[in-house]
Formats: sequence, structure tokens, C-alpha cells
Amino acid sequence: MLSWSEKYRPRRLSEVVGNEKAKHELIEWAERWINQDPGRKPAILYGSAGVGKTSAAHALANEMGWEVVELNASDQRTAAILKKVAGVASSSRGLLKGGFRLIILDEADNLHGTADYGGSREILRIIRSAQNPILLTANDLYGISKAIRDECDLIQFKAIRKSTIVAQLKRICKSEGIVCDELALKEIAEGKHDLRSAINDLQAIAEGKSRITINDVVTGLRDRKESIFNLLSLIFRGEDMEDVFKASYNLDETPEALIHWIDENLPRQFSEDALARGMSYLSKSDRFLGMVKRRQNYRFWRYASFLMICGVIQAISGAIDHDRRFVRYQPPSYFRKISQTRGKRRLMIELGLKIAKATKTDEEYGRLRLIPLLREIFRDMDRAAAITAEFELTQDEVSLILGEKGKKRAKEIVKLAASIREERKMEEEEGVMEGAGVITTSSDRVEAQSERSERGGGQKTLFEFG
Ligand SMILES: Nc1ncnc2c1ncn2[C@@H]1O[C@H](COP(=O)(O)OP(=O)(O)OP(=O)(O)O)[C@@H](O)[C@H]1O
Repeated sequence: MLSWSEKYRPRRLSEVVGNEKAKHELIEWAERWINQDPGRKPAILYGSAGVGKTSAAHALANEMGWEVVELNASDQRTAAILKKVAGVASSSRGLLKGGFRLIILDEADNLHGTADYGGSREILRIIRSAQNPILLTANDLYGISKAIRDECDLIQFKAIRKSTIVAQLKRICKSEGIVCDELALKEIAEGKHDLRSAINDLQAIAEGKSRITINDVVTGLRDRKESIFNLLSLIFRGEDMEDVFKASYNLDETPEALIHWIDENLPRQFSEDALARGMSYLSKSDRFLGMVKRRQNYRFWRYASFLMICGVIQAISGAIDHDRRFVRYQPPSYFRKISQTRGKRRLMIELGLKIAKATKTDEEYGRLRLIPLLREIFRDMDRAAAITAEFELTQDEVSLILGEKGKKRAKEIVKLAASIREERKMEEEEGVMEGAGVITTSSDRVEAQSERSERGGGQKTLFEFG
């Protein structure tokens, strides 16, 4: 069955509710392309999930009569594929009326996985030579590299107001022939800022009903929220393996998320042998999750789920009678850490790429091996400044290399690096002048040379110790 969020995906910009300013900016942006305005650029539509960014992009293309070439997160966005698909699309004009192809790159803030290696650079190349309009969408604007951001127009999609959500839900109910009181719709919209999740909740609650009341909503929403807690309690109570495994089919979470829930809560409920055995099943399960990632083969999810659910039930079977105490399950702390360190990890990857480029190695080597080495080398201020100048590192990147409490030192290093770069530029200019015969006398040269050594420039090699 088609999900309602797909069924009711807006086809025209006027059907995209809310975000009037963003829609207006989008139309102006499209006009710049139509008029071949010299200031036309690709654009980034950014804002939280489910507020209509992708829908607006498609609706725009539909209204303009533009063909759409779309790459989304599930595509293997290797640089090679990007080159083939987006490269072709961005250099040759479409055939339909309007004459453009609109290239939509969904989740452009998610370009850092292995599959996307090199993708960021490729996108930059494509947007620089674009002959067709390109729209990137992103939840996190700062998840897109600065280089790309600088080359794009930015259009923000804001959270959708509760009243707007309610009005849209009302329209859907009407079209589905469902009688629904306003209070129930308000309850669904409560605390939400996007339409996708509101529509999904409405559909789940309305299934098999021709009328929805506030009670249906309250119980419906509670059931959905509790499903992960229910599953955990079925596992930890050691219920029938087959039943629990089947119950997991209805869970609105991936095995990748479920393993974190089990991992977080298993030690809260069990200890010693049962815990050790349970953890060993989780580690086996995790290997299959790794295979899913590496090979992009989702069939392994089944084995992973089997091991984390049935394996854990098996592992704790002897301990259940001892461990019947009530435990309040907690969401995985891993999720919290991930969201807290997201920006830092991204910066780390960008730094790895920069170092890799400068040292002709790869990103992983740069990040895992060379950053720790640089941390040691950076104890020496002069060398730190020389490398910073050579690699063109920013203050944030130097701070990252220095680690905790390195902020102040990073500032000094970057300042010194700037003066080294300045000095080098002067030296180059002097060289040119010398070549052109401007500095002719030997005393001029001696003066220039002694000035340089006074400033201490150009004496040490970058990685020289001691
Ligand atoms: N502003 C809107 N007007 C009408 N429907 C919307 C709007 N926003 C979201 N929807 C509904 O939610 C669904 C998902 O929206 P869409 O894919 O456009 O969101 P998005 O902002 O691109 O999210 P993501 O960042 O996850 O890609 C649409 O198919 C539509 O049913």
C-alpha cells in the first residue's frame, strides 16, 4: 500500500504548505536560470527532515517542465557514479520544454561514508561547471563542506507550524473519507515540526477506521512509542524466541538501532556470565551489520537480528530467575554522543582529506595515522607553524590536531603560519624581481638573505625532529 506521505506528496509548489519565503526564493532562483542570469548558482535547500524540501524541488521541476535527475542517499554515490550521472546531466541540456534538467542531490550532508569517498570533491567540480540547475538538500547545512556552501545559494526551510500541520491532516482525512475531530488532529500534531511524521502517525492510527477520536490517537501514539521498550522487555524476559523474533518485524527501527538499544540495556538488567554471553552474541551480530555496510547487502540484517534477539535470549536463559528486578530502559547513549560529536567528526574527516592531499596518502591514513603524529610534531611551535602554512590549515583544524585545550595555542600557530606565508610570498616576489634584474648588486642579495634568516624562515624541513 502506498504510504500517505507519498500519496499526498505535493505536485505543485502551491501544494507545498508553509515556508512561503523559501518557496518565493526558490521561484526567483529558478527564474535566474531561465533568464541565464550571470549570477545563477546551484542552491542548497536546508532544514529539518520532512518539511518539504524534496517535494518543493520536484514540484518546481514539474511546474517549469524540467526533467529531473535525482541522486538520493540510497544511491552508491561514489565519485565515479556522480561523475557519470550528474556530470552528464549538468553539461547537456534537457530535451523537454523549458530546456533544463533539474539535478536533485538529496541528503548532500551525508557524503562522508566510504561509498561517498571523493563524492564531495566531485560535487564541487560539477557545480562549478553546471549548465543545468542543481538543488542540493540537507538537514544540516554545516554537514556540507564550506567549499560547496560558498558556491551555492542557500534557501532555508523552517519547521512547519502546528496549525498548518493540522490543516493539512484535515485535508488528507477529507480525501480519505475519514471523520476526525479537530482535537485528535491537534494531538497528532503536538510537538511535531514536520509533515512527514504527522502524516505517518495519522495513517498508522487511521488504519481500518472511518472515524478517529482523541482516544484512538492517545493509545495509537503510545503503542508506537512503546514498541522498542516492549521488544526489549520480551527479549530480557526470555519469551519464546520465535514469537519475539516475529514481533521484531513490526518494529519501527533498523537492526542497527536495535543493537544499540540492547547493548545499552543488557548491562542494566544482567551481570556476570549472562551479560558476557549476551555481549558475545551482540558482537557476532555486529559483524553481520558490518557486512551490510561494506557490501550494501541488506540480507545480512536478518542474521544480525537473529543473533541479537535469539542469541541474547539464549545467553540469558539461565539468569532470568535471578534478574527479575524492574529496570527502566534507557535510549542508547551512543545516539546522544553521535549527535554531540557530529560536527567534530565531520571536521576530522575534512582534516584527514586535507592532510591526505598534502602528503599524497589517503583520508583514513591521514586521519588515523598522521593526525596523531602531527600532534607530537606540533609541540614545536616553529614546526607547527611551518606545517600549518604548508598545508593551509585553519584554526579549527589546528585545534583539532592539538586536542583538548589547544585553542589558544592554535590561534598563535595560525598567526605565525600566516606570517610565514606572507614571507614566502615576499620571497617569491623578490625572486621574480631578482630574475627580472631589479636586485642586481651582491649587497642587495646579502641583505635580502640575512633578512630572511633573521626571520628564521625556510631553514627546517617540515617533519625534521630535534
Ligand atoms: N510543506 C509540505 N507541504 C505538503 N506536504 C509536505 C510538506 N512537507 C512534507 N510533506 C509531506 O511529507 C513527505 C516528505 O516530505 P519531503 O520528502 O519533501 O521532506 P524533506 O524536507 O525533503 O525531508 P528529508 O530531509 O527527510 O528528505 C511528502 O511526501 C509530503 O507528503
